[in-house]
Amino acid sequence: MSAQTLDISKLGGQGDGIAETASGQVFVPFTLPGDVITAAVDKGRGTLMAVLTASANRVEPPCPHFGPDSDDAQCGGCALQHMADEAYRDWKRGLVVSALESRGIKTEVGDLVGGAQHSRRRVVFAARRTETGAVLGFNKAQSHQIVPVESCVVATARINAALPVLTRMAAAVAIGKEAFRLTVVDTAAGFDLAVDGPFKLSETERLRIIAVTRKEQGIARLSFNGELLIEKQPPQLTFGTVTVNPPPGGFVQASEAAEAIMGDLVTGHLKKAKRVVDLFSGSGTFTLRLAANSHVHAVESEEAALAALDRAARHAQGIKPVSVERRDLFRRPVMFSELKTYQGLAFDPPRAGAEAQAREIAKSMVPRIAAVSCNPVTLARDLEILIAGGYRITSVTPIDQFLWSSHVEVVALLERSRR
Ligand SMILES: C[S@@+](CC[C@H](N)C(=O)[O-])C[C@H]1O[C@@H](n2cnc3c(N)ncnc32)[C@H](O)[C@@H]1O
Repeated sequence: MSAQTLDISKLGGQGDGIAETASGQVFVPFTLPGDVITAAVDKGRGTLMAVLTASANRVEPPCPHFGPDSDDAQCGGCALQHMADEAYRDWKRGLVVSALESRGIKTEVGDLVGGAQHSRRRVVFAARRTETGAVLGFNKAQSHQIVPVESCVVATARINAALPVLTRMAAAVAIGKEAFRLTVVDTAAGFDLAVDGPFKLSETERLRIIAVTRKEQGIARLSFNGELLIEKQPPQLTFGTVTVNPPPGGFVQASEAAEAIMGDLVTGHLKKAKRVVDLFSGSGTFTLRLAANSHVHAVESEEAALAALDRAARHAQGIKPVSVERRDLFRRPVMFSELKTYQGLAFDPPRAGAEAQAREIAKSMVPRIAAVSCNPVTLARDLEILIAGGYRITSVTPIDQFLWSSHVEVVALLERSRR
């Protein structure tokens, strides 16, 4: 470990400042291009000690838990609160531009849209039992230490107001010494809580946790390592005009506002299609919006998500028919010959992307494609495959679903230009 004076010249993909030195690059969290700093350096990583000259883009972070100057230990939930908004938005858009360029894709990339404070409705907290109850917060950057938070500028106001309740719930479920995750989804019917941890529940513990949950206000459901413990109200999400009761621990887009932007882009692009196929559909975020205009076939590997989607579609009024199919799209992508009957296709895979599926789409004649992704690197790979098959990108929109983190959501729209 040595103290060094460093000039930060750029930001890395995780949002750390980078200094070029004679012995290689040094990554320093909480710094910005234009900063001159001192840092304690060890094996290419630096801990910020002092900012000697501040970057013109350095601003006061809005959250008291952020950054190395915080009185509390620093929360690792956000990486870039100390950056002026315009520079931050340019940097995030740049992540998408460089991912596309690395695949030789030259196309216009729109401005970053969305990203308001207090818009995050799905939050994954870290928690651990303490002598007096539980600590609920986020891991310190690069550490297992949990930093307790009294407020979070990213999470919805309802989640902020419920932090005391959520901390009590964390204490109720913390049966071992180990840390665990508490995922909170803020739904119209109350909070959907999912605990993931290295514990096994005894029958007595199960009954005690259920009794505690019954007494707490605002909690719709609690599941424990995938097992439903109690459902006081079915949690509710609305996709377009249709209300869905998502399964415990099922995938939910992190921000409702970002989801609405994605939904508008996808439905706007595919609205003239009589028949649409929605691949990696989850419980119907896009399917149920698309069904306002089109017959939709939804394909997904999670049975519970599909069952929720199917139930919602059957009870919905005023939408076109929806069919569902359980299928592992990595091992058994929908073949190009099966895509003949569709005029529109949406796909929204997990971070690994949809390489095998993209190869089949590339051979198809589906006129319009909407590609949604939370990982620009795998999206760029999949788009390269579609372009080689004769598709043309008509727009790329980066969306700030994960405010002040290094993650970015993208919607790319394509049309078939040749065969
Ligand atoms: C990013 S989520 C998108 C879900 C949905 N489109 C939404 O917006 O809520 C990815 C979805 O892909 C599903 N999935 C993951 N691996 C899969 C696979 N091999 N085959 C089919 N679906 C898969 C997950 O269950 C999840 O629902």
